[in-house]
Amino acid sequence: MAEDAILGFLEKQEEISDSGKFAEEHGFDHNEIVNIIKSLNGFRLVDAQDIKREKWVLTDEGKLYADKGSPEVQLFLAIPPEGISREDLQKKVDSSIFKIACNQAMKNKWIEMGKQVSRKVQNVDDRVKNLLIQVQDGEIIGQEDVEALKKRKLIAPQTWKGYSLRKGPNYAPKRKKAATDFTKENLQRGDWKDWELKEYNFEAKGQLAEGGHLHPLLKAFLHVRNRLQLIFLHMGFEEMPTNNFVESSFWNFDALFQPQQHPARDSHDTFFLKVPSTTKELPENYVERVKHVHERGGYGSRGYVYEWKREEANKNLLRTHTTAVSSRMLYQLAQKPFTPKKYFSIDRVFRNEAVDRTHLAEFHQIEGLVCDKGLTLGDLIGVLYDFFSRLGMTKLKFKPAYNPYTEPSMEIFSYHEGLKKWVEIGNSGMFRPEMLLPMGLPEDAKVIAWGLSLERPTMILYGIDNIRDLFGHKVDLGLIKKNPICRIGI
Ligand SMILES: N[C@@H](Cc1ccccc1)C(=O)O
Repeated sequence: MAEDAILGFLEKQEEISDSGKFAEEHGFDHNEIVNIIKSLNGFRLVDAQDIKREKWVLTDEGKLYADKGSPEVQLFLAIPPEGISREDLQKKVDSSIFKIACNQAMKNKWIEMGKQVSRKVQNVDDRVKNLLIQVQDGEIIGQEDVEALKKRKLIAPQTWKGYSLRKGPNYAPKRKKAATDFTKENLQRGDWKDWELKEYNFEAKGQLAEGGHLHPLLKAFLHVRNRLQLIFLHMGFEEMPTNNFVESSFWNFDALFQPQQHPARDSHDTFFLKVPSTTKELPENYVERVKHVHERGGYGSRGYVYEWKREEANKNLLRTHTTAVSSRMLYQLAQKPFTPKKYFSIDRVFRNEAVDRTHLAEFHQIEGLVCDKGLTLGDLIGVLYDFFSRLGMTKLKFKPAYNPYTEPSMEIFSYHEGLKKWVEIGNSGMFRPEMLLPMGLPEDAKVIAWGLSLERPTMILYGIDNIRDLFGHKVDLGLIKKNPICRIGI
């Protein structure tokens, strides 16, 4: 073993003056010796000093001529004693060396060139080839020859690095392998007492962590979500608890004055649960008031005039909007003496929709609401301007829309400077008295609210045109690792 050979050598001799020669004499590979020396030096078993030597090595062209002969000799040998036409000679010699071969052979006065090429001497010596072989074998050649070969770019200098070695302060003829592991058995046996322990290397770089990358959408999601949370908090909103994906139809639809025959309540649009298929409890008095307002109205409303079914309200589903959480929160608020509130939420919702480039069956909704006495549509528009301008969207347009639970309702559009067009960014409205009054809120309490998806602005901001590239089972996992860090300018 090379390590034992080095330490053994130093036991008898004071110095190894050249690791290159040492390797050669003892039949070791020098690269291997270098690593051992570095380690021995690190543990101070030896004291190593750098040595450098300039040596000449063959270039690729030089290697070729060392093997096949110099171009000028190749050319010379191709000329028959009686001479040859230039054209025919050109056919016999490799075109890549023809020019240099002619130049060198002429310079050496070996040949004569006119239309006809002929030999001027009978024999030639391939000195160049011989010199190259000498260099290859590590022999020393004369300075003039070195210059000539260098000029022809057949050899190049190379710095050779090695070491000279002496005993170091921790020298021992044999290295004890420093222990890195410590087991219960070692402790019990006490064999560790004779051990040398490997020092802790605080400089060592840990292994590169593979995997565990954040998904681009998740990065965007976390980034946008954090920014939105901050915006809402700065505006004095409290976050609603949205940690229940499963909701009853009652809170998702009925409490929001959404009639039971509404198409959104069809299984084509909503995921209903098989197990547990129904909710266990609902506030009975309130349920009665909701049933009444659906069937016969009240509070100045005619209602929908149909037979409201409790079984329909009991059906469990995956919530289709976070407004389900808003309805729970407003109901709770109505059970206490009135206090104005500002609530928000950002979480996942589910819709049984055909999946396409811009739609998935699950996405995230951002929702904000303000509950106070005497609020008007003007307050809603004002809050929307305040909210969206904090996202960098200052140009807004509103279009009348319809929601079963809001009146008036407005779709929100923002002018996108990059796309140079108006894009729909959300939906909003004032919750209907048919929704708020059965809850028990005072008559003059009004609620303004708005909702938007998180995916839509994220896709626009990230320039993503197919949401399935980002979310769901078709995601390319490579994308997760390769995706550059990006920041959203909001
Ligand atoms: N719930 C609505 C958004 C909305 C929230 C609040 C008021 C009006 C509309 C939707 O899913 O699109």
